[in-house]
Amino acid sequence: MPEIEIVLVQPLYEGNIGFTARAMKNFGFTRLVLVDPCEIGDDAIARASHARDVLENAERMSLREVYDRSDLVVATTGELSKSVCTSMRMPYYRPSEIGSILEGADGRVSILFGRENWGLNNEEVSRADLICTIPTSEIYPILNLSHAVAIVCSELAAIPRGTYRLAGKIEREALIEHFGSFLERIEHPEHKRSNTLLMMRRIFGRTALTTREVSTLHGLLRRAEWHLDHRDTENDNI
Ligand SMILES: C[S@@+](CC[C@H](N)C(=O)[O-])C[C@H]1O[C@@H](n2cnc3c(N)ncnc32)[C@H](O)[C@@H]1O
Repeated sequence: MPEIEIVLVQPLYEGNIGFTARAMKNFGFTRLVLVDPCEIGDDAIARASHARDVLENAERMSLREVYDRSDLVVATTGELSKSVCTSMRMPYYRPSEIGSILEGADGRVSILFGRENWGLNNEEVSRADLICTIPTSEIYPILNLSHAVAIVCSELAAIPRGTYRLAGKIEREALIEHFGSFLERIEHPEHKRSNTLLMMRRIFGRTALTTREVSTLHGLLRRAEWHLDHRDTENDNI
């Protein structure tokens, strides 16, 4: 199973932080990360109940640090924010589908939950590799923060142990760079390159690439490059 951490982005109410810790522990998760949280006091401790340890061991860091150290970032968002996904042309997945994507993978996965008043902003969502939305009733689609955490944790609790190491951010970026130089090499229209690379970045994010797959793709690109070089040399000799 990948190392899954629950990240609360600027939570406003300590009670929700406590309930989140409790819900996490109910499903066997203990890594809680807090990004710029409200003050945490007795209310959070009371609501965490027997998950006080999760609360006390919570790490505090910036969202940037979360993105930097994670192999895969999942942003959660409610029904109202689906329009954001549509405008960014990013598909969204149910928690069970996220579970299937992560099946057999190993690595650090961060699941982001947004602020109680306005969730995650567009930039925070678009930087994530995957977007997760919990199917809810149209008459009131937005869940309480800790309830959303509980549902996601319940779906992810059962995924089998990982055997395939997820490619980390640095490895995926190196692959994107390789594709970038390849696009140049094959004279892919310059004005289309950044959009093509953005599309690839999103595909690579949502397929949860493994390190092995990354090295295979590098290998294929190198082979194609070799053939292009070879063809150029042959043409020079004609
Ligand atoms: C109270 S909600 C924020 C409400 C905000 N107006 C919005 O539309 O996202 C707090 C957080 O709970 C999570 N959440 C709430 N409902 C959700 C749903 N149906 N699917 C996925 N996450 C949900 C999201 O992380 C959200 O940022």
